[in-house]
Amino acid sequence: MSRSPSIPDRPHRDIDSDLPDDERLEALRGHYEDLVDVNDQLSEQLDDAEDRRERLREKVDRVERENETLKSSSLYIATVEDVLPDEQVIVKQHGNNQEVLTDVSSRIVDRIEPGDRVAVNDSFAIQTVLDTETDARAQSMEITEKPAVTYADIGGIDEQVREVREAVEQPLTEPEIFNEVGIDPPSGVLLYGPPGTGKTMLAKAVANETDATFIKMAGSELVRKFIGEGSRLVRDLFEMARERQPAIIFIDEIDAIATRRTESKTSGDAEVQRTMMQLLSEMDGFEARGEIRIIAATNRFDMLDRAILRPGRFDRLIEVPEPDRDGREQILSIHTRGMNIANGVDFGALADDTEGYSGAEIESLATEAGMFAIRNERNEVAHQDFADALEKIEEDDSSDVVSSAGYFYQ
Ligand SMILES: Nc1ncnc2c1ncn2[C@@H]1O[C@H](COP(=O)(O)OP(=O)(O)OP(=O)(O)O)[C@@H](O)[C@H]1O
Repeated sequence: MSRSPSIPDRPHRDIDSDLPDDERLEALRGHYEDLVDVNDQLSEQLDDAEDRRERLREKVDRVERENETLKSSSLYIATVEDVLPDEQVIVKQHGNNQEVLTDVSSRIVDRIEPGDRVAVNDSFAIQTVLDTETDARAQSMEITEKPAVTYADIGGIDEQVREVREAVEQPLTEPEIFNEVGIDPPSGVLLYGPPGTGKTMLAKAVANETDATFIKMAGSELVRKFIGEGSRLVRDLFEMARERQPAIIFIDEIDAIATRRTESKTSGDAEVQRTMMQLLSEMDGFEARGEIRIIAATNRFDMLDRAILRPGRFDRLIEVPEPDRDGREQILSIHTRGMNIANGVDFGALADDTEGYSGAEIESLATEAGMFAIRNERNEVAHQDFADALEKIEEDDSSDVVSSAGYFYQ
């Protein structure tokens, strides 16, 4: 915080009236110069104070405007269609596609152009221009033409791989089988289980196998601040999939938008609810035998709203558990495939020692073992490196238990 400058002392001189005229004149001149000096200092301080006041006034104005925006109830998202003369614009509200002609303040009019996304209040007055950072569409989807993951990269969950292939891959590669038998394939597949067990890998591997575009969105991305934005993102997601089909839509952390309804009726909850309804209606609307498959994943199966599990929605549930001993051994060999492993590394023993480890944790174990080899200036990774890595991981995690305790997936 800047301190106020100190006020100069008032100049003071005792001038003896008995002094000869020329000396008195000299003394008065000196006093006059002191006064001019102090006067200059005071005017400078006054100028500074005025500047500061101006800046503070601007700040207060800004804060008041922001406060006003926050106080006015929820904001809606709209796109600017046209900017007209006389500070008027046409905006189209997301959600209902209503087009409105609205006045806009001069503060905002210079900052907008057609195509911009804006937040409007109940009376359609533009409150904020959403910058590209707020423009979630660009950043919230991860799109991969053909992910590099294959089924051979996934260990310990063969049964789950088989189920996913049947529920997602076959409808894409052999749709005629479903036509012949006369049944619809599952609409959506829900993978549930603790973190780091290969759910995302499974979805990517199907996309790889079927030459489908992989489009991932995290449920947390769909929980948006502005009304209409979450449902718009859901629409964008399906639109993107239609443009790029065949496509696999993967919604991670689906629990973020599909948690069981609570008693509270805040506008935030209502918005999450709307986003979920949009997802369900998109799912209801798409062709079950078409070229778009949808997979969702969660670590919190217990919290899910059962509405999303009804037939025609996520009607194939696949649990992806932590790997068992053989699974851990398989995952270890997968993640050490590219490593220079010394003779004598006992994967069986390591699998015994890693009870409760997820696939992701086994992957870190292999990397950590490699780090020990480098630290010891070897280019071969020995069993002792794995043992040291295990010890380090156990130490690091001693406060934060490695097992899935605390994750409720059933
Ligand atoms: N079964 C597995 N086989 C081989 N590697 C695995 C397996 N499970 C996890 N991994 C490794 O862990 C990483 C993370 O796995 P993935 O992202 O698929 O987990 P997830 O189940 O989707 O986790 P989350 O629930 O946290 O999103 C993978 O990139 C892979 O290297």
